[in-house]
Amino acid sequence: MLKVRDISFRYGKKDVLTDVSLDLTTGANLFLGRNGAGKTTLMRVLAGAARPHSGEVHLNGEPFSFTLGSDRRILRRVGWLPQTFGFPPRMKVAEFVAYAAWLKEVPSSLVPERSRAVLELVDLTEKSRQPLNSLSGGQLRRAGLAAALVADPDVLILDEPTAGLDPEQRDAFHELIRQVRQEKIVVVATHLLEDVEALAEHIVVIDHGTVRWTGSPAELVSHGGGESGLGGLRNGFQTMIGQRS
Ligand SMILES: Nc1ncnc2c1ncn2[C@@H]1O[C@H](COP(=O)(O)OP(=O)(O)OP(=O)(O)O)[C@@H](O)[C@H]1O
Repeated sequence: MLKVRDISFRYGKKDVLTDVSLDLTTGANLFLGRNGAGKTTLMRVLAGAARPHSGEVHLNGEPFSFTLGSDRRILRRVGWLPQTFGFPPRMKVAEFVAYAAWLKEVPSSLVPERSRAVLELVDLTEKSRQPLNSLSGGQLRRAGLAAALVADPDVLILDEPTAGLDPEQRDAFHELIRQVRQEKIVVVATHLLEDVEALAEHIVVIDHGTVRWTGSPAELVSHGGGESGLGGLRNGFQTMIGQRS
């Protein structure tokens, strides 16, 4: 269980997250919100990349430490695929994944097998000796997913993982996420209702830096005024952010 308690965060004087509290469990947890709602900022907090001004996060009872130089072992249990990530362009796919394993302090004897397994999972085995800058956008995203998974994290954080992908690549990504959500706390930020329909087990509606609503897809649809499917999800979401009565 990932427990988030009273997290607040601001950039300068601008409040971006205000008293966010959540319990996230095994399965796919979708953060749904408009542009600028605060999804990425909350994910950066959960990945240990941004230090909140107040509040706490616990994974299975152990508190996160956000202070650099302190014991951040617990954060190795978190894998993160940001919206965009930097990489040395000539680095080969397998080297990139092995480097991520090294950063997460995976014992070196386990790195070849773990790297092989995650590259197989994301279907990049044949590209493992290719430089990263030779990959398509979807392949690069899959390499990032392999890097996020190589230390076998308990929590997997994916920030808009399907943005910019064509429908076929999006379907492939959904399938991958469906595989890993069975045993991990998977957190996916999106504003695409297609992602919600394909993946969501738990939905967290975020607006103006606060949690507006949490529940299942069926519950969100039930707030959608009778429509089913994507239309029901859209109407339910609009109700939750006050755009529809
Ligand atoms: N580095 C920064 N400095 C100042 N303000 C920022 C910074 N990063 C984000 N913000 C602001 O914080 C707010 C929340 O941004 P955030 O990226 O967390 O939202 P989001 O829900 O992920 O949006 P999107 O769907 O567009 O990615 C926005 O108003 C944004 O302009």
